[in-house]
Amino acid sequence: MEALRIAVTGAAGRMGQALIEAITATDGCVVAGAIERAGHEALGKDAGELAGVGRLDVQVTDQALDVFAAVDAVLDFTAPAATVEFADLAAQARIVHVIGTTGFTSDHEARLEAAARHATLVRAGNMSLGVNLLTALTRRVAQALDADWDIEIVEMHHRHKVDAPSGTALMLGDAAAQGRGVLLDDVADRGRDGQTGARKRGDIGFAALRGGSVVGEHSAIFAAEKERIVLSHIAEDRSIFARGAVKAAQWGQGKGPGSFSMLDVLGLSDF
Ligand SMILES: NC(=O)C1=CN([C@@H]2O[C@H](COP(=O)(O)OP(=O)(O)OC[C@H]3O[C@@H](n4cnc5c(N)ncnc54)[C@H](OP(=O)(O)O)[C@@H]3O)[C@@H](O)[C@H]2O)C=CC1
Ligand SMILES: O=C(O)C1=N[C@H](C(=O)O)C[C@H](O)C1
Repeated sequence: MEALRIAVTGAAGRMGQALIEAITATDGCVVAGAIERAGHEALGKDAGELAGVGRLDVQVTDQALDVFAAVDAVLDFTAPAATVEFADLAAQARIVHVIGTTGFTSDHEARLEAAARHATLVRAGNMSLGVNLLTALTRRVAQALDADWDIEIVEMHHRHKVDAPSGTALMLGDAAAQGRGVLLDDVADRGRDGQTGARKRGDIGFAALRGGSVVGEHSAIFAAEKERIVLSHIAEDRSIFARGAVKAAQWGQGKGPGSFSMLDVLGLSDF
């Protein structure tokens, strides 16, 4: 059987390098393209050498469409404005576009939905098995408890992260809202400062901490009178996200156009 040809956007980034390493370590998958933006200092370098896995004879390029036309899937952990452009190109090339990027606005979301008419999009704010299981658990716990239990989502990440709350925190908040049968947009409290007044019953609160080199830590806290349930996940290494992304690329082959999540990939949709 022919190897699955996978391209990586943002190849020089923290996740880009982890993705190149994960593809190289997966039987039946090869790195077939590496993309960075025009003018980037990594252009022309070997993608394998950049990621520390040895020479792969794949040069980093800014010619995304040429690369997309020659691969089966693209793994994209970049920035929202870049990802919506890549989704349009993935739609033209009719390939699998695995999106780990976070921080989308509703306009971005609409563009991604449009691209999913022709590309196979697999999107998740967190591609690790552990967090996706935690999401399913959070929904079930929220379903079992009433609004006497206040829900707070707390996350911590490294000092370079540019969006807040994290994509994972929003996944957990959305799962909790689903469990309660409400819309997250109607109950989210995303920033407290100053004279906030007492907590509103039924709100789902978010708090984002930033510092050092923390890969990613998330807790969904259910707090009632005299007791608390804390569901937590700690990411120790970016390889957990990268492995999930490679799995999504494999899963997406032959699925046809549409918008899918890691819960679909991991078979957790009905959990
Ligand atoms: N879903 C998940 O499981 C995970 C998601 N993430 C998300 O992935 C994203 C990236 O995170 P991280 O790797 O830490 O960030 P980095 O900043 O380390 O990497 C992002 C890379 O994308 C590049 N890039 C930006 N715009 C473009 C463009 N137009 N064309 C090509 N490349 C581009 C950046 O280049 P430049 O340096 O020039 O800007 C950089 O190399 C974030 O949104 C983060 O939240 C992260 C981990 C897990
Ligand atoms: O930017 C990161 O680093 C991460 N981003 C994702 C998020 O926004 O939740 C996933 C992970 O927590 C790391």
